[in-house]
Amino acid sequence: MTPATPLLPPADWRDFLALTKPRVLSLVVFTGLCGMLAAPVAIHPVLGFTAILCIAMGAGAAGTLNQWYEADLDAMMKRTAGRPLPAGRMERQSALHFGVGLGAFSVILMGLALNLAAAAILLVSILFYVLIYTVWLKRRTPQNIVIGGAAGAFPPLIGWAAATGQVALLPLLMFMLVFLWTPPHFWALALFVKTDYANAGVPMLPVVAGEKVTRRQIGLYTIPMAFAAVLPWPLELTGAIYGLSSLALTGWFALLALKVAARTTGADDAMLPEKALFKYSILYLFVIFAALVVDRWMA
Ligand code: HEM
Ligand SMILES: CC(C)=CCC/C(C)=C/CC/C(C)=C/COP(=O)(O)OP(=O)(O)O
Repeated sequence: MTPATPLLPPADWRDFLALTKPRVLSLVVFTGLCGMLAAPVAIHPVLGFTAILCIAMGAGAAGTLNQWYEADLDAMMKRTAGRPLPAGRMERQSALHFGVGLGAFSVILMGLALNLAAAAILLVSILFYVLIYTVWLKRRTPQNIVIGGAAGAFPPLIGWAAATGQVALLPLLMFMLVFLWTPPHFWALALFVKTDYANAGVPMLPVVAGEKVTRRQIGLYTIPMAFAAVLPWPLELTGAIYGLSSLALTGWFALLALKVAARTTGADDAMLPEKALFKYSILYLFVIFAALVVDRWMA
């Protein structure tokens, strides 16, 4: 008979917070907030706050269920081995209950306090990240983040839908921007943490197809991403504040991406341009979404 595994003491609140991936969540929630503020309808502040809370809880639940499912993978990578589950600071059951409870609560609250459209898109994004990306694609194909990345692109649509009850062309372009931004964002990072993914057997593009292909793909995805970013101005969905900001911000993104795409590296390369592109990708999304809101509010 195998001895029963001793139960761990109750986890600290900080471990529950870590399950929600709070740093990634900050940008996910910000894009949701901007989607809501860019909508042509003024939402009551209490309802607006509730909607943002629901997006945060839904995304946190998705991050939690992702970590519940892939604790084995996380244990194999330096970057993730210290998370609450692989580090053995929490029972798997606690993470599962927390994730399912928080996710269900976020969708129900969104449906009751806001509207069904916003609740439905929130539910789709949670299921997309957990089932399509984490369970189905991540361990199977190097296209995992291209398709699965759609999950992280939904928040602007959710924010807009929370305010208006509908979707429209502008939030769809915001969705496309985040969707097409995700591959360069992630592959820039994957180039410099390649060995981590290789050790864990995750088929990320640089591991499976090599550096050269990954660099080319970063360059290729940047082209439609740039179109999605600047299109709202010529379509007269925004004014010049957003138009000029998006041109400048996206121009800089394209330059960094081009630099990464054109490079070949040796064994002891410090990967500085790749690190710069990854860091800038995060700043880029924060600032371009902020510019969109400023533009719509000044109009
Ligand atoms: C499938 C798509 C994506 C993948 C695979 C991915 C992967 C990663 C990874 C591995 C990191 C490294 C650091 C960490 O673990 O915190 C990271 C950082 C980050 N990602 Fe992504 N990401 C994706 C999509 C997104 C989306 C949609 C957003 C927000 C809109 C986002 C926002 C961020 C932010 C803000 C950071 C920096 C976190 C920090 O400072 O530690 N990511 N991403
Ligand atoms: C509104 C809503 C429900 C959004 C949820 C989508 C969400 C949290 C998107 C962010 C994507 C993300 C953190 C990918 C990390 O990939 P990974 O899980 O492979 O990273 P890891 O190796 O750090 O675990």
